[in-house]
Amino acid sequence: MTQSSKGLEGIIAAQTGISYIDGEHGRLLYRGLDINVLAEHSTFEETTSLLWYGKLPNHKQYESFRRKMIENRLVPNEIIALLLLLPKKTTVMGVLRTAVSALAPFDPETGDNSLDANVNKSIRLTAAMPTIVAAWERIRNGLWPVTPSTELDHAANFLYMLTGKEPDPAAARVLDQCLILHADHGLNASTFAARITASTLSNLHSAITSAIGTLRGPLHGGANEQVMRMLLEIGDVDRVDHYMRGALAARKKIMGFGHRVYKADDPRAAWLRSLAEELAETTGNQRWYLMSERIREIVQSERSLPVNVDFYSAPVYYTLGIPIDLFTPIFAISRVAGWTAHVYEQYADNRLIRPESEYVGPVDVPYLLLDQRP
Ligand SMILES: CC(=O)SCCNC(=O)CCNC(=O)[C@H](O)C(C)(C)COP(=O)(O)OP(=O)(O)OC[C@H]1O[C@@H](n2cnc3c(N)ncnc32)[C@H](O)[C@@H]1OP(=O)(O)O
Ligand SMILES: O=C([O-])CC(=O)C(=O)O
Repeated sequence: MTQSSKGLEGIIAAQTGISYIDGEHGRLLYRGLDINVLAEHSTFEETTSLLWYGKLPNHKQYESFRRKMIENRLVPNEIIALLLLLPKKTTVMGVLRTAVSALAPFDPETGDNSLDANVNKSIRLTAAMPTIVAAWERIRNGLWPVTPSTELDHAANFLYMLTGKEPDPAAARVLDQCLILHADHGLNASTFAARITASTLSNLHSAITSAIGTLRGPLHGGANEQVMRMLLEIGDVDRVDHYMRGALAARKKIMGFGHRVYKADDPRAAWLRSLAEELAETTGNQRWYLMSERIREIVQSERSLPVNVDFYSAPVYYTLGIPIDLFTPIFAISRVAGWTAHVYEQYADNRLIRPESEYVGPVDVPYLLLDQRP
């Protein structure tokens, strides 16, 4: 009866009006708008508003949305107390998953699954996630969390909360563009996880908790951290050729390459590449950008694999001075915009997501009593 497809490749499991991916030509649109235009002109706040409400906000709507995000940056003291209790070795994605889950009962509209309540919850969650990540970064370094700014934009405020110093506007704009570029991407694994959870009519916080756990893996959002670890392991541009030829000969997976949907290069990677190049020039630290360039040349001449979003985000974040294990949490801080939009879409036309499995195990196995077993 039903078609079986490992990894659900080629299966259409939902209809969406949120993002459109043309994998053959390397195009990505959010609500019909080209990602290149958004990366150039938009902000993360505006893009989030676009994803949730379906169209770009006018001036008044934009200001009101931005203010609401700012007003919801603080997290309850109990969440900071929870972070203080976690073992310092907890992964940052683990901290984020735990804190997002723990936020549910503190939400003033917990238990209300209406669209209005869910949009309010999404604003609170999207505003709070950078605060959680930055607070953890401070706590694990023996520092007290920085109170969020009541003026700075979302990206700038995140950098401010990491260090307590107002960031360079150019660095904040680079991060803002990264957040725009990561905000949504069709039915990727973490979004699918969020939609599966929502399809049981579970709540928004549960769906986002599922998504964070799914994003973390190295085949998905966790790849950006692995790319940076590979760059550090190689160490210098003149060691790239030897390392890559060995890795390709050993048929190792090269993080930041390959994609289920893109056959051409990921359009987000082109942006991230130019941001990496720009940062290399402005900081005078060319090493990570030049190494990335050489890796891409080798991988693409030896294997025709597209470069994906996780590849150049690694040198960008590293050159911005961001600790490596915050790279995937930054992805989550952005992708929550898309996850929540997909949760609304799922609730609006819900049917339980329940594919089938093909049983390949034994049948009618006799039950042996404990003392009869070999
Ligand atoms: C935000 C994101 O999630 S973007 C993706 C981030 N993940 C990564 O960068 C991890 C590295 N990439 C990969 O593991 C894969 O390309 C995935 C998981 C992204 C896509 O996986 P799939 O669509 O299942 O493709 P699959 O893994 O079957 O690869 C197909 C072929 O290309 C090869 N291939 C795919 N990606 C890579 C890679 N990064 N390095 C080396 N070979 C690769 C596979 O080995 C396989 O070769 P084979 O047919 O000879 O066995
Ligand atoms: O779409 C995917 O499978 C992975 C991806 O690029 C993303 O989530 O941004």
